[in-house]
Amino acid sequence: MSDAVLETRGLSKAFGALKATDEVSLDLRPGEIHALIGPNGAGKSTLIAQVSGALRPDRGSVRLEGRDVTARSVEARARAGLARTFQISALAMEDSVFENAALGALGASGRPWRFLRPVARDAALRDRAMAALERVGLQDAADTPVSALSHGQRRQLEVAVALTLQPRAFVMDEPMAGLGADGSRRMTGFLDGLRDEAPILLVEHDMDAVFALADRVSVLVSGRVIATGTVAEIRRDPAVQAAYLGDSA
Ligand SMILES: Nc1ncnc2c1ncn2[C@@H]1O[C@H](COP(=O)(O)OP(=O)(O)OP(=O)(O)O)[C@@H](O)[C@H]1O
Repeated sequence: MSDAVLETRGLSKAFGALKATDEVSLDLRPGEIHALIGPNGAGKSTLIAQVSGALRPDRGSVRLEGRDVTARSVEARARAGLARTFQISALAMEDSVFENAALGALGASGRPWRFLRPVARDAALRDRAMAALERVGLQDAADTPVSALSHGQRRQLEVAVALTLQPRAFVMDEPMAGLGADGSRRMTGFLDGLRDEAPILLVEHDMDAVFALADRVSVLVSGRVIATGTVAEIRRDPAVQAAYLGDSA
């Protein structure tokens, strides 16, 4: 039996005649960062949407810790330990940093969202939210409204919200987007340490970050995985060079 934490088999999704993902099989192993790269329109977002449960595949399956979750909703997968961070912020801007983290903790508890107020009195949930904020270095900003955070801090908070789920696997959609060089370096350092907590399936356009972080890379072109391997293997793969990275890789 596979020891993969997260596994896709034959995931396929067509939009009309366009095969956005075509028989995609990949796995995420304990302790690793597995980067998914590919040119614009390759199908990365479509694949991530199927993994997280936002989009139903035409064919294929998703397994989390050996359990088939293909028919489960985004929320059910999150409760089962699949934490996704988004390319576009899903934070509640007017709420505080703590309230956003607490909402994540509440979601993980499986209790209805309308019970936010009691969260502040629920020591276990509060501790979980604060621990996640400390983990990303935002504990001093707990009372700050999200709208007052820098872009980089919002990215950190998104990871904290994901952490409150006590995830078994992370799925991250472009965590470096818009961070600038310094922010990217900081986030790279942070993700580097996070892989021990839970493995990360990482969609990222920032190749410096991918090459610095990835234990393995899968290259998606026109909906198909054309190669999976270490950074060194991917860089010298002729098909990858031809299709995506070019001579500069
Ligand atoms: N809802 C949709 N309806 C029709 N076509 C879609 C839909 N979503 C995606 N596509 C098409 O599927 C293909 C894959 O798109 P997708 O967004 O998954 O690629 P991507 O690799 O994430 O691209 P990018 O790097 O630009 O974000 C593209 O040709 C896109 O136009």
